[in-house]
Amino acid sequence: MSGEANGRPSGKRAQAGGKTSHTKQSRPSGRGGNRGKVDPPKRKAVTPRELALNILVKVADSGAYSNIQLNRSLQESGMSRQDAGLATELVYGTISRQATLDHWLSKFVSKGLHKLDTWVHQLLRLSAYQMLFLDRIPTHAAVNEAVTIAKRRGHSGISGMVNGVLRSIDRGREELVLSSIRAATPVATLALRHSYPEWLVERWVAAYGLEEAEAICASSNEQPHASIRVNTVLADRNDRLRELSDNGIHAEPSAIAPSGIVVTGGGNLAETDGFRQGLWSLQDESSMLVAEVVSPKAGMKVLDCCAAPGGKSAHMAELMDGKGKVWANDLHAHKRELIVAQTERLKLRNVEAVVGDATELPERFAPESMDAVLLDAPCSGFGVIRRKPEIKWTKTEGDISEIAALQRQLLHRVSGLVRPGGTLVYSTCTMEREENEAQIETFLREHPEFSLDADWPETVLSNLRDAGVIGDQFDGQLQLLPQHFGSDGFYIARMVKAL
Ligand SMILES: C[S@@+](CC[C@H](N)C(=O)[O-])C[C@H]1O[C@@H](n2cnc3c(N)ncnc32)[C@H](O)[C@@H]1O
Repeated sequence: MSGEANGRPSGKRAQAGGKTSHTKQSRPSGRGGNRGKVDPPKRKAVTPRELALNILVKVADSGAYSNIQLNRSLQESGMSRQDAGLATELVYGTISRQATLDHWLSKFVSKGLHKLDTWVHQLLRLSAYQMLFLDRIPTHAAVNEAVTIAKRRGHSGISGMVNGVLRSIDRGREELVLSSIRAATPVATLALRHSYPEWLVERWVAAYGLEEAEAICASSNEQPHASIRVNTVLADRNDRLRELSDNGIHAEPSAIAPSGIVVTGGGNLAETDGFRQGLWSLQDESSMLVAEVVSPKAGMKVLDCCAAPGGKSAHMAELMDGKGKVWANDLHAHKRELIVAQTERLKLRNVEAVVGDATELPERFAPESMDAVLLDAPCSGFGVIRRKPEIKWTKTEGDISEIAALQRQLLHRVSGLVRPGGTLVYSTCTMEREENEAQIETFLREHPEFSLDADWPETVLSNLRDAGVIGDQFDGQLQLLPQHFGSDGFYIARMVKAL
């Protein structure tokens, strides 16, 4: 996964029983017609809650991706920025918190949640989410609109039931707090409190211990912050920082990525001149570290094996000052367009987008012909749960083993393309040891010509040291957890091939 930042509103999500949300109450967009004229009947503007409900039902029924559905629906709706912010918060928050919400809802739905129609179940979750996790949404607003929607979609029995359940939740809210949730085991308690499948929490506890696992869970429920990567071929980070501030946008240099800027309150950053002119790209800060760790130099030959949508290929081409060559390969032909669009926007002429299975790259390129090879592998993606919360519920343990087997094959195949003395960087946006440290351990055992390389750029190492994320024992591999910097969970290993 790319770790590209999306346009979600920034800020912390509230915790039930300790609210800190910044979300404001929404109003229907209220676009009226011209009175006096006979206009064709207009479609009633969709409200943020209706839009959110439609998306939740689609995600639940057909496994649609929430971020893709949301972007599409928001574009079609023409909603105000504030309403779009609310709809976005409702979709991501409701999906993310669904296990906790169901735990509480099940106390009040006597016939059992599993017997409800999908839309009724999602409507209850959506409404309970507003009541128990968001500030500034008055209970009557959440309940009244839920009842109105239920009346429109169902019969009076359903709207009465929705009303009754939500009123009970309101009356019982003192007890519906995360800290009072207790289950049979510490893992089960964490899973229910933070709303994750138990098997996943169990893996994190085994890998990182109870405390770190809880921090992963809590931090992955937060809203991601927006960050941009300055295109250093065309622009300077300090100039961009000044320009953003002059436009009233809060902007700070990234604490980890040398060309990154963390932006708050910038609206849809993809709809700005700076983006269109290629002065910067939207990218998560952890994801920005990957190309920095490859550290390609002008004139080098670099292969990005799994490249779409092209964020890291473009970043490497920028670090090479547009000189040398980056081959950006991806399995899917339709994704080639994304890479091309990105490099054209950034005015980078040293990237060639190619299509193919990375396991077949040794048939396309000569052995040992690359100065650097990046394998930003397909992975389970748990480092980006904040951007795609449904993966909590759709991924299985079997998926992890399956993807780890593919990663192992990919690593083996592409490693032969690295020249002696050249660099191989492997990265994923997940925290699973099986896909990360264990994967690299196996690779190094099977490929003794490679070794881990701790010689990372000092600009990156000093930031990681200052934050206490790495110590004196740094060996060339890094597991960034979402709680470290509030950026995506990422694993990066840099290896060098013996001369
Ligand atoms: C983690 S994403 C890459 C993100 C990209 N590096 C970026 O920063 O924008 C993984 C990519 O691997 C591609 N992929 C999956 N299996 C592949 C294979 N066998 N060969 C090549 N690409 C593959 C997917 O299409 C997906 O675009």
